[in-house]
Amino acid sequence: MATAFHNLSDYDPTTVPNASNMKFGIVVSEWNENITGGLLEGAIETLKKHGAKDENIITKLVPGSFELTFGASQFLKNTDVDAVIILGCVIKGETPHFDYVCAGVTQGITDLNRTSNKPVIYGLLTTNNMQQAIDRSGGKLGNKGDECAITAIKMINFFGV
Ligand SMILES: Nc1c(NC[C@H](O)[C@H](O)[C@H](O)CO)[nH]c(=O)[nH]c1=O
Ligand SMILES: CC(=O)[C@@H](O)COP(=O)(O)O
Repeated sequence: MATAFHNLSDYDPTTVPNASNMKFGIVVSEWNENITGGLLEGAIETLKKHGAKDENIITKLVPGSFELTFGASQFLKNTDVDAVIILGCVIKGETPHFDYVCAGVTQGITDLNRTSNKPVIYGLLTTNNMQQAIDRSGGKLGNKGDECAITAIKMINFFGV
């Protein structure tokens, strides 16, 4: 279902478990920080809304979305987080570079989910233009960061990781 028909921040809060005993790693890209900052704010606010403690939300920056896989991998190898959320925004330019960055991150995060026993949540915006990114990072179509926070909480609860 397209985001236009399902706001990214719409969910039934009664279906979301308490996150007070959960620990989260968030990797966020500096590229398009006007967008990724909004994604991060939404994710943290939503995690805390459902009980997550400040000290249990660890955030790390990476320069660009292509580095998100490495950041997530480091969380998985070196920390005791229960889930990792990656947040980035790739906006199409004049060359095929967009396709390669998006495909690389998607494959990298998919591989981590396949090989790790902790979920890595896919918070990558891949948009045609800046307005589409604005709309999905706290704008009229909601906030992808909110969606990722809820997904992380549910995955930890569903699989008891
Ligand atoms: N054009 C965008 C990039 N490009 C940078 C890459 O992600 C990467 O950091 C670089 O290729 C060095 O490895 N990154 C974004 O996050 N968003 C873009 O729109
Ligand atoms: C996703 C990108 O790297 C892209 O924004 C770069 O822009 P361009 O393809 O015009 O070099």
